[in-house]
Amino acid sequence: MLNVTDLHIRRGHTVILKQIDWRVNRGENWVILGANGSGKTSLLRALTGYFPPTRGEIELLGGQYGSCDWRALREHIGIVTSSFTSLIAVAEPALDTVISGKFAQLDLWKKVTAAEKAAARKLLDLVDGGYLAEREWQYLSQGERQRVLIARALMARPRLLILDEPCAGLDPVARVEFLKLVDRLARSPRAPALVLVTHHVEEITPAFTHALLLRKGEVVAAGLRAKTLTSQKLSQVFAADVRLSRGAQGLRLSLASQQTVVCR
Ligand SMILES: Nc1ncnc2c1ncn2[C@@H]1O[C@H](COP(=O)(O)OP(=O)(O)OP(=O)(O)O)[C@@H](O)[C@H]1O
Repeated sequence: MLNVTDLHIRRGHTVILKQIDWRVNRGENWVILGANGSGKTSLLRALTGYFPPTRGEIELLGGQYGSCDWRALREHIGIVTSSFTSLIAVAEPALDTVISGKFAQLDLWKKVTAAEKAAARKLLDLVDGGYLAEREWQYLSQGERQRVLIARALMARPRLLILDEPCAGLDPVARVEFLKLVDRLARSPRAPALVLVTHHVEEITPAFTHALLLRKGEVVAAGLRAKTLTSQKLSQVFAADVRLSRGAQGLRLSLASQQTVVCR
């Protein structure tokens, strides 16, 4: 689905991404994990065509950046990011926000068909947000906004869905509920491949089969979660002696001194 080869991004003297090799195959869900400033956002921007590479290649669904219409390719990528939240009209009902995802536009002005409305309602139901259809954006809680944004991204039937730190700002219960939703989504028929960007191992639910670990713009490890999510590799990622434990509650990271790591 996605093939990133020898990707370098440099601006002036600053090396932002260096020699990134990353391949996402159908049926895989990836987490991108890295400390602040490790290059996660830059990589996402490169994937969506907003950060032209200095060197290397990005191939998405058989089309290659630079040699085909990248805007058409980008339509296959859905993205849920908090940077949208300030761009949505405050009085827009959630249903319209979802429908606008079909047209990759932020302010819905087009006449909407009954079929589009029905599809948007179905997606709101899928994210447990059916009750939000008529509610204005300005009144939605952070957790509700994230769910509406997922439904919005799904409206365009993306092949790849990027969740960029979707749990930032969620309370612990809302976070657990949101992660359950992501897991459910991953198992739904014709689900897009998921890419979760996070600093927190607790957010890596069983749906995520693979991990890409970044540090200072370079790949520390990429591959199956069992091989990449290890104490040794995560110590490299966070430049600290950390221990990864696996329990009934999922993954947990702590400093070797037993203090829980707070990354942000
Ligand atoms: N256009 C640019 N010019 C110069 N430096 C840049 C540019 N864009 C990003 N950087 C730098 O590249 C590094 C990686 O930034 P990026 O935002 O990708 O990190 P990140 O992993 O997403 O961080 P965070 O977790 O804090 O969001 C940072 O040091 C940043 O200042």
